Amino acid sequence: MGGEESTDGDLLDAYPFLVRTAVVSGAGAAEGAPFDYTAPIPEPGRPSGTGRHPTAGPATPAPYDYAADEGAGAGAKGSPSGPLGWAQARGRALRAVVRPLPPVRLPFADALGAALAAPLEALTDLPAFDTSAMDGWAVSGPGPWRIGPARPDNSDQLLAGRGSTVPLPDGTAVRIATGAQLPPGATAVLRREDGGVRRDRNGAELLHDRGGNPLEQGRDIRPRGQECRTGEPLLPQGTTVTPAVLGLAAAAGCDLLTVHRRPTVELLVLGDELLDSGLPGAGRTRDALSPLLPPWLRAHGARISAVRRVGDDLGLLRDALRRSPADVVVTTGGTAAGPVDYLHRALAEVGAELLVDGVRVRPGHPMLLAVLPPVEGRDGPRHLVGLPGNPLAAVAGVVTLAEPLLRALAGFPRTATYLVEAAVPLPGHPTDTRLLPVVLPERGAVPLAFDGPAMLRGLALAEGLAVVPPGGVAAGTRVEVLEVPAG
Ligand SMILES: Nc1nc2c(c(=O)[nH]1)N[C@H]1C(S)=C(S)[C@@H](COP(=O)(O)OP(=O)(O)OC[C@H]3O[C@@H](n4cnc5c(N)ncnc54)[C@H](O)[C@@H]3O)O[C@H]1N2
Ligand code: MOO
Repeated sequence: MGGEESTDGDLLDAYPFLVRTAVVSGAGAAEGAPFDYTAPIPEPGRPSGTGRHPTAGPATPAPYDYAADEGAGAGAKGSPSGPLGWAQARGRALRAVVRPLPPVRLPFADALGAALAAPLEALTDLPAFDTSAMDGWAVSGPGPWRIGPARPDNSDQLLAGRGSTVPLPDGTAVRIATGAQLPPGATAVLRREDGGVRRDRNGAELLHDRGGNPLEQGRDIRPRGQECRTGEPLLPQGTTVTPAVLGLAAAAGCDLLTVHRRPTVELLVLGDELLDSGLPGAGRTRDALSPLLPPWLRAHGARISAVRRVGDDLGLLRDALRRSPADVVVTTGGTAAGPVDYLHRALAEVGAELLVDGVRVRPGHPMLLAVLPPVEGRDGPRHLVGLPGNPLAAVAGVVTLAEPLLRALAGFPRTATYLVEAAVPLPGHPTDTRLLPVVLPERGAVPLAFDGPAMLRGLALAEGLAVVPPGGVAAGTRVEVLEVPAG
């Protein structure tokens, strides 16, 4: 993230309206008008630090401690006493999971993206045999070396994939390819470009070392077990199975991987006004969340079992919640108190237990987390994450509640925290945490415009979401930045 030579500077210079104009002065305020959660509207032209935007705030915010103050702000079962703080809500989502989902043994393609449920152990020494690291000759003892006579097992040329148990006598050499198993008695490999072959007067081939340095014992040999020994742990439990992990597991002799089962997620997209394709208009809005959420949730370990649109109907929603076989049901919309916002009622009617009912975060404050009652024929708890309908607010719900919950179920370690300096003052909400789409050029986090709860334009360009504590922070303050998945 950030740090390296990037094009962000050029991009922001070319399109200044992309930068949040309340923070970075410049032209384009109209197009880039920032979403302002707070009353006094900033007055243009006033120097910074005079009330134009909040610059106060701790010099370095304390890292969020998700384990902190559990219990505060929550009441009895099914009735959290009010919105939780942002870090507290994340902690609640994390601890909603008692243990990760059970281990399964899966072939490589199915294990990709899951977390190892046990350390990955080598089933072999690696390399499994002494191997030539170069094309050339395997030699025995000091040179020059005689090539031949013919070897009894026809191993006059040792190619990769072919071993030989015929020892190489002292003072002799045999051609060898990179990756081939060395014959017993070989003491080094002479590279092809360093070898000169001449015939002696009896017609026998003699190999000379024309390389600059003396050929010391072991040169260009990869000894058996150089990388690992049989039974050695290669990767700890909890490691994400990446393409590189698949390669290592294959090299180490594995055919199946022991990983935590990934949580299944059923995504229920609520809203009669939503369109699946074509142009919005006449009161209809394109559904932006069906394309956005599945890959985002997958990046945190989810397996999307279904994406379904549910009309604004209490009965339909209640039945969908009752029956879903998924480990986690994610809903979008219907969290607020509008005339067709049925989520709370549906949850009450199915007997769900609310763990989080509102979070002091902007956008996204009506987000919620609940435990759904068991479904017949299915073991294990079911959870529900209720995301607000406004798209950026829904993303705030993902990073606050869905991500810790899914990662805990999938057996991943906690999300890594990045602390990045604010390049400019980052505006905050007076009392709530604020999640702000930012780019991360070398100079630090720069907030993007078009950051309103119903907008995705800032997020689509963002390299992260800055976690801005209440009141905002001054330039130079280090803030936590959450990753925005790339794919
Ligand atoms: N009286 C109040 N009204 C609202 C409050 C409040 O505190 N008091 N909070 C506002 C905030 S903040 C949010 S966020 C929303 C949350 O609303 P819901 O979760 O009930 O969502 P909906 O009402 O269903 O939709 C809100 C908005 O988002 C659009 N939407 C919904 N789904 C999608 C989708 N898949 N793709 C694109 N856009 C979507 C929907 O059309 C609405 O425009 O409530 C505020 N109101
Ligand atoms: O907080 Mo709402 O969740 O701003 O869009």
